Amino acid sequence: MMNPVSLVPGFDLWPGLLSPDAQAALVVAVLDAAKIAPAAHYATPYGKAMSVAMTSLGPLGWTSDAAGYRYAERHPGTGAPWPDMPQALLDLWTALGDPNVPPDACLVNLYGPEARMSLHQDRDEADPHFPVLSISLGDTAVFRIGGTSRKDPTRSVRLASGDVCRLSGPARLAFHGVDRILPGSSRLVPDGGRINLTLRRARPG
Ligand SMILES: O=C(O)CCC(=O)C(=O)O
Ligand SMILES: [Fe+2]
Repeated sequence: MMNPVSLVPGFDLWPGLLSPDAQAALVVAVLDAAKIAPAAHYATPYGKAMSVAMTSLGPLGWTSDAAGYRYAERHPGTGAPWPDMPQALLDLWTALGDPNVPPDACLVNLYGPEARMSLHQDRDEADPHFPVLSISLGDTAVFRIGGTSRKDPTRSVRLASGDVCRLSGPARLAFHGVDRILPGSSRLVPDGGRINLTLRRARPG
């Protein structure tokens, strides 16, 4: 495994870690899963629909509605369990996430040309000792990462297809978001756009 670029302490980036074949296989797996577990623009607790369409893989899926953010065992629309996580994702977590405790949630974020994600912390997981591993597929994202206070200075970094990054340790609760994507920067996703996968451990290990 090559050494990551550490942009801020605890935020590590492996540019181009996934081969083109591995990227293509993940896109197929995700788009197949989305046929069973359709992606939706969840409502925030404040009542606004998110511009990113989301679904999940694995035992738990992250969802949001008027009642708040949470992890759920079933798709909010179909009531069915979430599709399984592909083995390649479990293997990546073993290598870069935690070798002993498997991930129990993979959030799938689907970005169209106008989608963005405002600055936030990932804090719906029980134990922030576990990292969040993020995989970028398709169009490049202009990603922003700051510190653990919303007022901390931020840095902008482009996440391209095949890049893997990790929020752990001092950056596990860092504010981050996606300012915009660069439409047409990749031809990986058949209908265009960007797919981001985040592997997480939501329940205690
Ligand atoms: O799309 C990304 O790169 C970031 C996604 C993210 O921050 C999240 O799903 O919590
Ligand atoms: Fe996040």
